[in-house]
Amino acid sequence: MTIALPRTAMLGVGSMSGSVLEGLLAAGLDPTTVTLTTRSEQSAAAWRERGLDATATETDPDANREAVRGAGLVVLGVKPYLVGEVLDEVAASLHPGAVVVSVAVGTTLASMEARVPAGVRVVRALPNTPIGVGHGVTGVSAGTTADAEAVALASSVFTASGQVIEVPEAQLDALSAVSGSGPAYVFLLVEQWQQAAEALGFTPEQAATMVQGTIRGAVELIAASGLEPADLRRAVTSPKGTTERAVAVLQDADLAGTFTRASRAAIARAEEIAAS
Ligand SMILES: NC(=O)C1=CN([C@@H]2O[C@H](COP(=O)(O)OP(=O)(O)OC[C@H]3O[C@@H](n4cnc5c(N)ncnc54)[C@H](O)[C@@H]3O)[C@@H](O)[C@H]2O)C=CC1
Ligand SMILES: O=C(O)[C@@H]1CCC=N1
Repeated sequence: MTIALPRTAMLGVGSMSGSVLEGLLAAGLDPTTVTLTTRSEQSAAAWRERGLDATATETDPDANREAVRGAGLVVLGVKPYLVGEVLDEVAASLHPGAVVVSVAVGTTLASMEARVPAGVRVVRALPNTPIGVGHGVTGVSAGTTADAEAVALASSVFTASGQVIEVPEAQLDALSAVSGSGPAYVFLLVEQWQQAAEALGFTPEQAATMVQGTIRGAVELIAASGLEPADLRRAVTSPKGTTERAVAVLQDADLAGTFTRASRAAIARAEEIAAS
């Protein structure tokens, strides 16, 4: 699949929107479509080496304003506390009718809409970093003035390298607590499970092969078989066999309850950020 976008400004290309950009480039986006900014000159130089038009705000205070001039699509990838400041900085330079997409958690559509000129359409998106390798999951919520065309354009940034779920803004913090933060939960699981394998006497390389290969294989099996995870689990769990004993220990840990508490903690933090 090849993606085409209008002239696009990406402001604050760090970990998250860097992954979005990687996904777009892997999906065949013409790199000359994008003008991007970072704070540090070192990061901007690294993108320039790859043929992108990148400027740093630490060396060019006008970098963000210059980037949005004439852009039909503006993607904000800065930290939540900087979204308002960056929008205030670029508001007068935004192209009328531009679509502004923020990937920040806890920064409401209302707070962004209040800062942009009439006619500029705002969309929130909550992607996750696997988008950089073509396997993102992104939640999208439309602002009050974002029409179907704006939502389709914003969504196309994320469907280029993953799946998009459109939800009302009221559900976006919860979506972020599942799939936005989710890669961190999986990486933690990998870390801890590999430690456990090493404690059984395996080398770090052997532990990584066993754990990461098993996770990849199991996820592929869910997709390829079309079966429910519980059915696939039962197929591994021989009655009176070894897995049964191990699964009983894991079920004692109340994983569902733990995930619910973890998600609620992330949602509470998103609400704190929104209120700050
Ligand atoms: N990291 C993740 O997995 C996810 C992050 N997000 C959201 O993405 C946003 C960014 O998070 P990360 O990428 O993790 O942070 P980050 O710190 O890696 O990226 C932020 C980027 O903004 C740049 N920046 C700072 N001030 C700037 C300015 N005034 N103008 C232009 N660029 C500026 C920084 O140089 C950096 O490159 C946050 O709002 C976060 O809520 C959303 C979903 C997942
Ligand atoms: O940790 C954070 O605040 C961001 C939002 C979701 C994933 N990372």
